[in-house]
Amino acid sequence: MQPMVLQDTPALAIDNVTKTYTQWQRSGKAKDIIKNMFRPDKRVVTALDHVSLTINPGEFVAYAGANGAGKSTTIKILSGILLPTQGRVSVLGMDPLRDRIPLMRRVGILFGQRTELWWDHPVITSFEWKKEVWNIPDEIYQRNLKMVTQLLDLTDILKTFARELSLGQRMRADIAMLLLHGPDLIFLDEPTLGLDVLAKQQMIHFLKKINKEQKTTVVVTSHDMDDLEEMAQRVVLLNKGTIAFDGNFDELRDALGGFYRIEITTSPKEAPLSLPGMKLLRSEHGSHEYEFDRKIFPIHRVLGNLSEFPQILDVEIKKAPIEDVVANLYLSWKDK
Ligand SMILES: Nc1ncnc2c1ncn2[C@@H]1O[C@H](COP(=O)(O)OP(=O)(O)OP(=O)(O)O)[C@@H](O)[C@H]1O
Repeated sequence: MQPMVLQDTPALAIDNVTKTYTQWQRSGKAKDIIKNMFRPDKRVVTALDHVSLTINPGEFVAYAGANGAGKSTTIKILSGILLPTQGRVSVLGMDPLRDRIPLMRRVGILFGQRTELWWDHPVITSFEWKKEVWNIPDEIYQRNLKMVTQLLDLTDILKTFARELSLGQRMRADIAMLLLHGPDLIFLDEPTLGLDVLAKQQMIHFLKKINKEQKTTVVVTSHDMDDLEEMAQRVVLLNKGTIAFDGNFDELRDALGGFYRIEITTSPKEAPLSLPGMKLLRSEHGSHEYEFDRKIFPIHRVLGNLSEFPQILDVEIKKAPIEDVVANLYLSWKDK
């Protein structure tokens, strides 16, 4: 029997989840060979530490964090590959372990750079294989195939062997395959990794489109914060297995001091200006970049100060790049 899913059921709910792993430690020394075999040291790693999180249907969420923060562990628990040590999870109102098969019919998962495509067959063969094995009704399959072929620009590669595709083409084909059964929720692990600028833009555009038009809930992990900011409305940042931030990207900037950048142009021979409350980041050929905290120095005050410098030819104010904001954040967490 299909589990019943209520209308207002969260797309996913993680309730106080902890996951620990046991790691066996073996030294590389020859004298420890016997000890390594029979009595290696044991270390318990807490990958997730009392994590609670709710994501509603239709949200596009970036799930980010430094290496080892616990992102993949979360996705593995949500997809029923791993059991939490403690706590409960529910995905589309179902238990990922107990309801694994019905759940997989409504969810799509793309794990890192791993491919689901048959290597020695044309892409379309993998798609048709999925249709048969998953028993996807012909009407749904044809509709989704048409949609992904068009939006992901697949016409030229459907008949090509998967092993002959470039990385960008393969990623497009993998994402297309993921969507053939029309999932309500997709987990994507690093979907833009290794893609060139154009392929990245296409991928981001596509994911935003299916989120908006098909109302697909999307959860993406990536180390590229710029990409995540372009895609997602909400960012959840993990630090050492706990949720350190949950909000939008502007709130994330504000949480760290509301940093903005200002680029001032003068004639090339002009020295950088001495501006109160501004940190000079670089100065070359009459272009001077400063950083300021708009919580301490509101933008109107900054602009007011600039009016005293007639040598200024042009001014541009922009938000600090989210990559830099998050790098500073990771650095501050490391020191704790
Ligand atoms: N199968 C495993 N056995 C033992 N320890 C594990 C296992 N998988 C992950 N860990 C540990 O759990 C912690 C979290 O790992 P996880 O892979 O979830 O992090 P991540 O945020 O996905 O990292 P990355 O960005 O590097 O992929 C790490 O300390 C890692 O060493």
